[in-house]
Amino acid sequence: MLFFRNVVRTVAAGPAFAARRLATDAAPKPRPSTASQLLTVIVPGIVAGGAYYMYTQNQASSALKIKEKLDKAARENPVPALDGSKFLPFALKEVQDVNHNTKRFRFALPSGTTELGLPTASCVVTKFVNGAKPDGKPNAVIRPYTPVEDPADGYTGYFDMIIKKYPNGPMSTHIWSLQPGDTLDIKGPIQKHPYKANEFEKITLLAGGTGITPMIQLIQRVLSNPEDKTKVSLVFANIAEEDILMKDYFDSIAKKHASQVEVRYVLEKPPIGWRGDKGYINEQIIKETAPAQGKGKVFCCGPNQMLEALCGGKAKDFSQGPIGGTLKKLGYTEKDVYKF
Ligand SMILES: Cc1cc2nc3c(=O)[nH]c(=O)nc-3n(C[C@H](O)[C@H](O)[C@H](O)COP(=O)(O)OP(=O)(O)OC[C@H]3O[C@@H](n4cnc5c(N)ncnc54)[C@H](O)[C@@H]3O)c2cc1C
Repeated sequence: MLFFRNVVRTVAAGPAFAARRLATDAAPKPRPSTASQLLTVIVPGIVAGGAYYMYTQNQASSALKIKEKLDKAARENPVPALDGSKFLPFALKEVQDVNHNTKRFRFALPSGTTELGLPTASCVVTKFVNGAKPDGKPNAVIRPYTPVEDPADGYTGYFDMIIKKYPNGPMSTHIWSLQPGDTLDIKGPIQKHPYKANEFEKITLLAGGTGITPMIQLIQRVLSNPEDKTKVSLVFANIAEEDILMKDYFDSIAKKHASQVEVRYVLEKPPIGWRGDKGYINEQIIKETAPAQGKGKVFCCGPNQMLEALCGGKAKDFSQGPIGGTLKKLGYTEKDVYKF
């Protein structure tokens, strides 16, 4: 407001400056002072700046109103984009680097839909045809991924997938080759663990590498609901510091929600001076972060060797399988643990 008042005053003072200049015209030609020279530049600058400020304020407020309407419509009459019975093409909007081997792929929600339609926690499957099999039939490659959309953002018109590239991996290489405007066939959702606010006092998330993606879904679900008082401990294991995905995001939520969220990083090859945990997620770290038995749930997601060591692998049919590893040793049972 002060800025506006000054702009108004300066504009109102304009004719007075002009009058003074005319009055001095009659006298022997004085050199225009540096101040008046500056004013001829500054005043229009301030006026233009003020007008631009008001224009952008108006634009921002009408964009906010449109967003509020879309949020309301999405809340009251959600139209999911996903179809569990068939693959649908989703157009890639943009791609952002996350780190040296991982990118964030932003896909547009088709018009007429208000959300992806992904209950927490769940994943989707993607499909593409990678040439032909020896028998001449199409070689369809299908892989699961965990889309990320923060419920706190309301309607955005997009959803993200965070994808690590494996040099010899057909699906990750295919997705990395997509350009904005290209489409990817996606089907889902495949419901994993249905999350309920305040079902547990505490949840502990043991993640390795891109196994972090379902944990992001869970964390965003908890933090988007002010009524949800569930405490969250995230233990995120990686090889080196540059492999830690979205570290800034996790650091910021740990700071902002210090009484609710704890984040620990574990590095197999820590840099000199690393102050986090070193090696693998171990018994001591689990003792310090996991909920007391019966008071919470431990979610695990990461490479198979990590699952084997921490909680026992999943069964051959991808069901949960028996509990094993460190969590079993510490007395946790099937009902205390969920393997993604
Ligand atoms: C529920 C779920 C959710 C997931 N969500 C995500 C996600 O959000 N983001 C993400 O990046 N990934 C995610 N993944 C992993 C993803 O599904 C793919 O496995 C991954 O992208 C690799 O696929 P690909 O086709 O590129 O490579 P793949 O063919 O699957 O191979 C990956 C790598 O493993 C090697 N490899 C393959 N088979 C073997 C073998 N038998 N022995 C030794 N090495 C082998 C390959 O050479 C390659 O380097 C998720 C997995 C699951 C189960």
